[in-house]
Amino acid sequence: MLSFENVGLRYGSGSEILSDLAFSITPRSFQFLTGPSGAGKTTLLKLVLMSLKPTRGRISLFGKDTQTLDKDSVTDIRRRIGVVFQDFRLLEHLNLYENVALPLRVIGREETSYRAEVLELLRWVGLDERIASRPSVLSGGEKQRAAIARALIVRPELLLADEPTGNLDPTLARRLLRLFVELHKSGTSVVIATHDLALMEQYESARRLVLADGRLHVFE
Ligand SMILES: Nc1ncnc2c1ncn2[C@@H]1O[C@H](COP(=O)(O)OP(=O)(O)OP(=O)(O)O)[C@@H](O)[C@H]1O
Repeated sequence: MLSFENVGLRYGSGSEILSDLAFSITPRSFQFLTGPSGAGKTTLLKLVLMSLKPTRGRISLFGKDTQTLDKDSVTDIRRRIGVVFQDFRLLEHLNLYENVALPLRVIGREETSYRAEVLELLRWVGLDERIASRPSVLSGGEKQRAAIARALIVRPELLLADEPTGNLDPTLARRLLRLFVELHKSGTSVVIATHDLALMEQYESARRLVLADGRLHVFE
């Protein structure tokens, strides 16, 4: 569903941050993307999301070469990907229910057709008591779970999460990992960018994509 062939990326006229990346992500797979701070994890996720273009090489998503996509196809492909950003990106003027429902509103779904789905997902991430709260009154962990629910509401085929357990206590981090594993078992491919070693140790059989010095090493 995703493949990189000899991908390189530099910002402006600087040196290459990522060099000769070559890897694939298959349907129903689970992987950690790891490496030291500044290694390029977020940059790699941005390449997948097509918010950055590779300086060289080829990226294919769902069988399409991302370089040749028109605007509508980019939008269609992005809809198949759920993203949990490091800074959550919840909208402050909307309550939790409205934040999670937003991606469905954007694609023109009627509220009656999705209300139950949104409530069910909020229950799944343990936020059913907070549906009327605004993001500003939530804890970091609650915001993180809300961001996950919003990423999942469109039933993505691929979920990308950037440091989803950053700033969480170990118990909550474990709980979140269980949510991701459950999601993976239900058929979604999951990529979790993290440098949380303790988190990765909880799921030792997961594939690891390790970025170091601009190169990617894959451990199956
Ligand atoms: N817009 C940008 N312009 C120039 N350099 C950038 C830009 N964004 C990131 N970088 C540089 O690219 C490198 C990789 O950054 P990136 O954020 O992808 O790393 P990361 O592995 O996600 O780090 P962290 O774990 O700290 O979030 C860093 O050296 C960073 O300073």
